[in-house]
Amino acid sequence: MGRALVWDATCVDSLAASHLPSTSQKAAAAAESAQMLKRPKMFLLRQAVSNARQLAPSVRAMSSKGPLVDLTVDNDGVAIMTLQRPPVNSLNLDLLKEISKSLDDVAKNKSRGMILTSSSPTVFSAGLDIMEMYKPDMKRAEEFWTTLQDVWFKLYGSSFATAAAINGHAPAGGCLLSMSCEYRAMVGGKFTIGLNETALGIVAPKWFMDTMCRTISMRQAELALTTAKMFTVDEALKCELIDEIATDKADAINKCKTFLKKFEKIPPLARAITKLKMREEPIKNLQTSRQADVQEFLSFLKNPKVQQSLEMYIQALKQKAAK
Ligand SMILES: CC/C=C\C/C=C\C/C=C\C/C=C/C(=O)SCCNC(=O)CCNC(=O)[C@H](O)C(C)(C)COP(=O)(O)OP(=O)(O)OC[C@H]1O[C@@H](n2cnc3c(N)ncnc32)[C@H](O)[C@@H]1OP(=O)(O)O
Repeated sequence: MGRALVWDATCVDSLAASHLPSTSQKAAAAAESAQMLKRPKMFLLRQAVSNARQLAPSVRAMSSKGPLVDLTVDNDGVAIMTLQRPPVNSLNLDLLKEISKSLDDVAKNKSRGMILTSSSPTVFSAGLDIMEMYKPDMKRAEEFWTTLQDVWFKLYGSSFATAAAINGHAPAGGCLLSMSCEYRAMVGGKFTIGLNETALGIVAPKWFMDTMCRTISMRQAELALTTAKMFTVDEALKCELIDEIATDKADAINKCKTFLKKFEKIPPLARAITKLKMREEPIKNLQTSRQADVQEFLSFLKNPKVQQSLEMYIQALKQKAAK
């Protein structure tokens, strides 16, 4: 059977004034940037093709069990992605790679939606693994940051619907993962959630900030980011950082499922394009500044003051854990 092919070629003028700064730093930078800019268009094309093949009814069984991420599909066709890197699901390179691959699997599988949760009874995710940033090997640090960017692109810009069942603390990168989903149900109790980077002497990247500004009000986000605010569950609900409070993990997952069910009667293509258009701006911003963002991260890591702050933070964490 013949298959329709769509050709979409782009020729970049790598010596154009707008490309010169990046081209002079890195070979093929202009082509790379053109490729990134084309992604949203390609996404829409892929969606259109999927729709033509009547995307919704063909949910395949999926079960992928890496050591760090468990991915299963329940009877309703909802993918449940469970982070399982004890003790606190800190996001190191290996875990990020598995999340990235699992997101690809969910996209391929055409699930009804995906729920992100954790196997820990008290921690959703402790955020980025600080040990990846403390006295790092620069090559690995670059791969680490690029993989984190990939995870955000795939989660924040996913065509499938997403919800987070936050069953424990969600600081920094943990908060980012949950905010990248479309809906959040958090288990009530003593847990906290927020972007606390300034407390570590580091600055949340712009795309972390953008994600927060699109979840809570700009005013609340500025206050929270500058003061490293960790919200209690009640505070998080009040400022709409989360959508619902759950009694336990099962309840959080049920609440996420109820959210995903809302899309049963909505044509998937219309839903996906609407989501992408709403999220287009921060995605494009990072696509265009992706290399600069990596370089900024690496130069942050080389800064002795940042290393000193990280060292003190690690010591404080270890002292607390030892008590
Ligand atoms: C400008 C643009 C470009 C670049 C900017 C540059 C830099 C910005 C870069 C990145 C942004 C950063 C994002 C982040 O996500 S940073 C991580 C922030 N996370 C935290 O602050 C959380 C710290 N952890 C906790 O608060 C608690 O552990 C937690 C509440 C999650 C759980 O408490 P619990 O009592 O259950 O466990 P603990 O006893 O505290 O911990 C057990 C064990 O785990 C270790 N641990 C905890 N968190 C981390 C972590 N994030 N990374 C690595 N290790 C972690 C902790 O030390 C204990 O270890 P051990 O003593 O060996 O048992």
